[in-house]
Amino acid sequence: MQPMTDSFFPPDPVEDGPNAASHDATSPSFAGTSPEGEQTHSGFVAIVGKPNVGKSTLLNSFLNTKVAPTSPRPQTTRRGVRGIFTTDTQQIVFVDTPGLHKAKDALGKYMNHEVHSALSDVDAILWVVDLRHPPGDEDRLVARQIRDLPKPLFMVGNKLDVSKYPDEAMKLYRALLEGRTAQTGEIALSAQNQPEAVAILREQILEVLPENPFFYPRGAASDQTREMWASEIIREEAMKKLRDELPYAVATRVNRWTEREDGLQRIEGEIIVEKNAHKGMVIGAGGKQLREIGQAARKQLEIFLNRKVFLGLEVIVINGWREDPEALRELGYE
Ligand SMILES: Nc1nc2c(ncn2[C@@H]2O[C@H](COP(=O)(O)OP(=O)(O)OP(=O)(O)O)[C@@H](O)[C@H]2O)c(=O)[nH]1
Repeated sequence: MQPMTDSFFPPDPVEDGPNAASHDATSPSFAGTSPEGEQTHSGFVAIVGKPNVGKSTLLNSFLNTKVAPTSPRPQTTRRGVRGIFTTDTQQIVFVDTPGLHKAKDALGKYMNHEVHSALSDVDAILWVVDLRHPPGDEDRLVARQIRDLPKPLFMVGNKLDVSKYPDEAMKLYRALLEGRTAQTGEIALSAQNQPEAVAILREQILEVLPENPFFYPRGAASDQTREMWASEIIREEAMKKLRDELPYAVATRVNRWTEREDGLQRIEGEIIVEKNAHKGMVIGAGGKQLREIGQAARKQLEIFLNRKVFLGLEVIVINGWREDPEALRELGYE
């Protein structure tokens, strides 16, 4: 994967301007032609599926950089992160969605709501399934949501590299779409290990884009601010290292980002826990665990920013934040 270019992060959104990037055909957006005068095609494509099937890995692979956090733990994705792929005349705005699941708290409800709102407002859908296993209840839940939507749908059988019976699994997933009449395609691949197959799928998606002006400037790869992006990298590392319920009980936030003259990026972030008792568990004996989370996150930030990074991390408590609408809003889950 490649480091980001300077234009990776979008400029500050301009109300009603091109960077407002609302999915509204009447928004001014960008001229509907390329610099050579050719008609442009662009559209929003939702990546949906149950937790942990590889949606964010697929998004990062489409863009060949790191837009969204990934981890072996289910429910790593919490927001509908957008990742943008642009050619001379085409633009795909991928919307990575949280894994659809049975919500247990206000955060879970917010995550499922992100999936539903993404589905209502896109031009095509990628349904990612895990070919290592036959469909389960959560896959059936997703299939019911998408089967009758009159938009092009691609079923993506993922983790082909580690699947024993991919053809049989594909058949079982296909059966969940029985009765569907709108355009449907399918592909089996490994989002993690087969960039060529991912590029083929991307080509197929480009072919179904409607005529539209671009929604984002050329060169932008994500709709996130750099602070949001960095806080997701920190959360990814926290989720990988923490145990039991704790990965789901943390949120992260970046409060300050300054650049020194020599190029060093000074980033100050917080790991938020929901009880006092969790604070020590995140910090670990002698601060060891927090140090490890910080080191792993800093390494990733340095790779993708291609710059030296100083990362300062603090652990703070916001009591019961997962059930508190105001705290959820404050943490960007709204
Ligand atoms: N072997 C293998 N592992 C994969 C592949 N794609 C993704 N993974 C792994 O599967 C795990 C989950 O991947 P994610 O991309 O975070 O999955 P997700 O669907 O976005 O997960 P949620 O955040 O729960 O919605 C990670 O450990 C990935 O490394 C693949 O093609 N092959």
